[in-house]
Amino acid sequence: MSLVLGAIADDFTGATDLANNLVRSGMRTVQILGVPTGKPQPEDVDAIVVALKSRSCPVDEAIKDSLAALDWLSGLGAQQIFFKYCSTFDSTAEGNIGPVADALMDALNTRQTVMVPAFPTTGRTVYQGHLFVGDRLLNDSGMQDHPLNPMTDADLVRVLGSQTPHSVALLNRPLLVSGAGAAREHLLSLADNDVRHVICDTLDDDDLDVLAEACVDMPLVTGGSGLGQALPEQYRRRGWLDSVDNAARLVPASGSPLVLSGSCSRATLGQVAHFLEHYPGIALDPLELAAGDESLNSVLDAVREHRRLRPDEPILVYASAEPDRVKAAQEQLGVARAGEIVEQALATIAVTSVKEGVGRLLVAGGETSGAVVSALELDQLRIGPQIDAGVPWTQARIQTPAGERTLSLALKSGNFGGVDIFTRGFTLLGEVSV
Ligand SMILES: Nc1ncnc2c1ncn2[C@@H]1O[C@H](COP(=O)(O)OP(=O)(O)OP(=O)(O)O)[C@@H](O)[C@H]1O
Ligand SMILES: O=C(O)[C@@H](O)C(=O)CO
Repeated sequence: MSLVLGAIADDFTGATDLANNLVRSGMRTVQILGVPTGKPQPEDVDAIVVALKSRSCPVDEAIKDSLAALDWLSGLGAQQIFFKYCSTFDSTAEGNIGPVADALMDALNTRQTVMVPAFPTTGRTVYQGHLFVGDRLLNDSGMQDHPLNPMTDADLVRVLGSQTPHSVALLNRPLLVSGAGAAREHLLSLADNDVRHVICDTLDDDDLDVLAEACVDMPLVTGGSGLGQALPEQYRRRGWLDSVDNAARLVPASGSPLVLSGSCSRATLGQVAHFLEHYPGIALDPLELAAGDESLNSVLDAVREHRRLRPDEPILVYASAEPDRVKAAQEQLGVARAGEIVEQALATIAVTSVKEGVGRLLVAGGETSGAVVSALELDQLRIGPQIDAGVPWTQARIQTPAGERTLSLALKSGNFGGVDIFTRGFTLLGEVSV
């Protein structure tokens, strides 16, 4: 069968999250890392997720990269395109969600798309257009302190309205409970009134199923990975997709375990604290890193020493810090430079450590993962078994001076994962049968 779904994700962990849900719903899925022009076409896949780093970059760059990805996916015959952004609608006043969605719609010559950020399994729901994380509104969930894109408004119709010149409206829960037919009719009547973007309420998985049925024929859908969990069933009903037994495939790598964290989310801070109760960790200080190479070199030495003494025991290197410490670093270095310095340091530690024998790597944070994966020059990831909702182990091929080998890699979104994910992830990998 030809490619069913082509997805464009605005960050690396988000791409993995979507790929994970597609695999769990029976689609053989590959994640392509970066703008795909010139990259080899994966074989035997139902879905391809292109992971971009377009969430926090300038709008023009986000549009250019997204259109290049669209071009490539359309060339492979993708029947539907999915623009994946964060389940917490991470974006700045300029975008990039609105502008990228508009550019993709223009290129696909379509007049309407849905916006379905919700991922109920992880507590992200939308009611009357307002995004909740668990029982808190988005702007009271910790996301208001995000280092790069603080989210200070939970009203998504208003948030998106400031990112696009086109009309934005709501498909609300009372309509969803009337079923896919009613939802589709509402979408059509909105389209007739030139409403381009429709924010969709979603409280649970049943709502996702209704939405998937209502939008399966749209050339473009947008949202979080929740919608990705529901769409494959619709593709099967249309006869676009065969049933496969086990879409997750992975050969676990050997080599030492390492955790790198650049995420400062509440969930990650809890996971860092939990890890440090069991295993050693090294904290990165952006100000020391900015002062010269000495601090990075001493971290690399400490990681080497740990691996020499306890090659099978994980160690954590983290810049993750409470909001006041992040703010202090940002005031001295600037927001973008503080972020870049940390990302570059973690990327260098990843490259050096993998070259020297790390084979199992868990990275926390979307931007951080983007920096690490780019520095490792990885092309594609095969999606394997899930550790926690939204976080699968993946398998990559890497080139080292000693030849090609396998790397087991997990990319964890800032807010995802149980408190023990940094330790349990490696236990689970040890149990995967080849
Ligand atoms: N101590 C720190 N001071 C300043 N900036 C930091 C610090 N620690 C991390 N950062 C930066 O904060 C940003 C965190 O973004 P990242 O996307 O990696 O995590 P996240 O937003 O929690 O994850 P996700 O996007 O998956 O939700 C990165 O650019 C990182 O370099
Ligand atoms: O949707 C989510 O929450 C994640 O996949 C993500 O995009 C975090 O960066």
